Amino acid sequence: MANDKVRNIKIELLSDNWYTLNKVSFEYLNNNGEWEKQERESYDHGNGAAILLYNTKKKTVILTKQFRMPSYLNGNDDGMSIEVCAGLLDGDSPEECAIKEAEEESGYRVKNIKKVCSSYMSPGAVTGIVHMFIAKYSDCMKVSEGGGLEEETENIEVLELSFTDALKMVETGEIMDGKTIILLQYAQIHNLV
Ligand SMILES: Nc1nc2c(ncn2[C@@H]2O[C@H](COP(=O)(O)OP(=O)(O)O[C@H]3O[C@H](CO)[C@@H](O)[C@H](O)[C@@H]3O)[C@@H](O)[C@H]2O)c(=O)[nH]1
Ligand SMILES: [Mg+2]
Repeated sequence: MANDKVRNIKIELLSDNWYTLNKVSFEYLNNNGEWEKQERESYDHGNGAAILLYNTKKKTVILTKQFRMPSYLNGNDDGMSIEVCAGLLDGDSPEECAIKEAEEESGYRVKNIKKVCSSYMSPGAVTGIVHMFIAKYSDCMKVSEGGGLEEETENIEVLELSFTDALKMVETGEIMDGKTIILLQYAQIHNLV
């Protein structure tokens, strides 16, 4: 960390029940040249990886559908969220994680994956970076039913959607997950599907 406009950073743990919520107190050199005291809460649930699987012949993509409590608390009527395969790194590299999550959640074992970008998805409140990837899939790469890990009670439904329908669902608001929108639009911009 190197920023000569920030000093006296103090971190107080508010919760480590599952992931970590900290209260960070610090001084910031404002635009008037004065050091002002600030406080920000910062939620750390680690970095993650996300991957869009696409098929150029069938013109389809593989997405998942799962219940997301925080979205349910904020206007998502049934709490169900349509997303690309994704998960937290848990000590793996972003590439390893993307490949692992693709198989656990969708049942497809992909090999050649391509990095798209990395993104802070909510940098004012959440520390995590999501590393984003794409990979081609075909029917012969299916090795299981997917659905996520039983012990993590993920209850994931696997969707194979036409690419056109998936893009429409971004417009209608049926898809509202940021990483999913970024990857679908990346595929659209680059005419991948
Ligand atoms: N008991 C408990 N379990 C939790 C909690 N939070 C997460 N879990 C468990 O941890 C699992 C994490 O699954 P992953 O597949 O690794 O992550 P994800 O939830 O799909 O994705 C997360 O990371 C993505 C990339 O950073 C994010 O985009 C996504 O919103 C989410 O935070 C969840 O399925 C759930 O079982 C919690 O507060 N309590
Ligand atoms: Mg997941």
